[in-house]
Amino acid sequence: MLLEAKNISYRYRQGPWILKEVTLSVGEGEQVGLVGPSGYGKSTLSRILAGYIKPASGEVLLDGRELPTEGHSPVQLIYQHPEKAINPLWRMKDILNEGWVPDQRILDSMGIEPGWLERWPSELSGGELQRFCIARVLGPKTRFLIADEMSTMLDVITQAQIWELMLRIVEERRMGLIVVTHNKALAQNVCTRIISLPELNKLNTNAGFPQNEE
Ligand SMILES: Nc1ncnc2c1ncn2[C@@H]1O[C@H](COP(=O)(O)OP(=O)(O)OP(=O)(O)O)[C@@H](O)[C@H]1O
Repeated sequence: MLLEAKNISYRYRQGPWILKEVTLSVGEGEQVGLVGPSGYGKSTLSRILAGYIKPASGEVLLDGRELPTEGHSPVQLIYQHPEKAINPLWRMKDILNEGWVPDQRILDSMGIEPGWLERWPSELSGGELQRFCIARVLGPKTRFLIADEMSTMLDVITQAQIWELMLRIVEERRMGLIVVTHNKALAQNVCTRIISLPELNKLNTNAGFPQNEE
């Protein structure tokens, strides 16, 4: 399977262009780091790749076809902010089991405590919520995972534990993985290829757009 972004351009309403003719592709079983300074459009591109927002021009293709607009999407995004990705009116067990029912091994490895399942999202910390958001996208229908700064809010031990489990599942199922991060060490440890968004973005050839690396 191949996930492709072809000539993607995007801006928010009438604001400045964020992405100009960005083209990239990720194959199944590939682990790709997407890096670039803050504000250069990594999260925006992630949302476009996952089909959450439509580009102004260009297309996202999965094996040459448009992403399905109904049912469980084969391209799943793990947000930086889990509270934005969940329904606050659902109990955690319903949020967790919406797309598939993760087994106990996964819940244990994620450090999800049984007592949390009956709680509402507002009764958990950001890091605890994020574990649910990760577990719920690891199901068999997911072919590509986009992890947008997904572990930033977790402590170092939990981060290591969650990445280890995620990589194991990604490899077992030959998923494609895109890791958006400012953490170069993480990108180098986890990824087989690193893509620099500013290098892909034709906008950066225009005068006036900031070129500074972090
Ligand atoms: N909903 C929105 N409406 C208007 N502008 C937005 C919106 N979301 C993001 N932007 C702007 O788009 C640009 C790219 O933002 P984006 O979040 O994609 O960058 P990023 O590279 O992921 O940044 P960071 O590394 O800080 O998360 C920024 O200038 C941001 O202010």
